[in-house]
Amino acid sequence: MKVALFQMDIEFGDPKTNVEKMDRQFEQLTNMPDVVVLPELWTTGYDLSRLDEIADRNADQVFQTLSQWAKKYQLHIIAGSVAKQTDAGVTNTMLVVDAHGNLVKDYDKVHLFRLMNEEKYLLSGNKTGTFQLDQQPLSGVICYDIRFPEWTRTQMLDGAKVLFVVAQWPKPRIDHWRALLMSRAIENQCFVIACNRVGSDPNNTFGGQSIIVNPWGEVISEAGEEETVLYGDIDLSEVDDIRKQIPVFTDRRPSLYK
Ligand SMILES: NC(=O)CCC(=O)C(=O)O
Repeated sequence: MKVALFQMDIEFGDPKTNVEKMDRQFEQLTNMPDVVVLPELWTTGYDLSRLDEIADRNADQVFQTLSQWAKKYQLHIIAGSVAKQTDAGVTNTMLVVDAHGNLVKDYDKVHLFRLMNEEKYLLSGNKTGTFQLDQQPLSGVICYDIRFPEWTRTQMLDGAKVLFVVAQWPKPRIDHWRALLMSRAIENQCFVIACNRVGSDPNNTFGGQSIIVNPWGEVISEAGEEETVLYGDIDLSEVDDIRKQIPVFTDRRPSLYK
């Protein structure tokens, strides 16, 4: 599975500009990947107080655009997340679109991040992030979700071999980002493919360092703090090999855990 992560800056509160920019990113792709990964809230940024104006109703418009890109470039898109306006309120929602342009998954961020006021403006989700692409069991979570190992483990117990992470993770805590992602890969013996943004908004500077980690905890590729496309090629059979070598899933003692 060849993957490409679009580590990019995001224009604060300006979906039109961000969609145009993303269009250029797709046009400039080389080495055509099977899967492209985008960052968290890439259409709006964290302009949460204006979500009533700028969140996409049912994410319909952005889905149509993603579907066209997926078909045009014949690739699957883990479409970061977008602010999705529903009758109940706004969710921070990951969309997964397959190469035929179909919506395969929508996952609403489960753990809202108070340091960035998410709980004041967003509704939290209550469904897991597991899905399939090309018959492969995969899963996705959003940013702060990676601080909850029990949540990623829940998805791995459903059989996922890859954890996709989409984020707007600030630079002052970038060491946590890297350590948490490495830990999620090692403890779950899965690939972790994590796309962060770069640049700044009025409240935060973001750290980049998008990363691809294998199920042994080795870094396959890693970005710096600049806009870039991070490429990687992963072999999912490595997951089965490592899970056989150290049978963590067989050796679990869930009756002892809280
Ligand atoms: N967008 C987010 O969820 C940020 C999470 C974060 O910064 C953290 O430290 O956790």
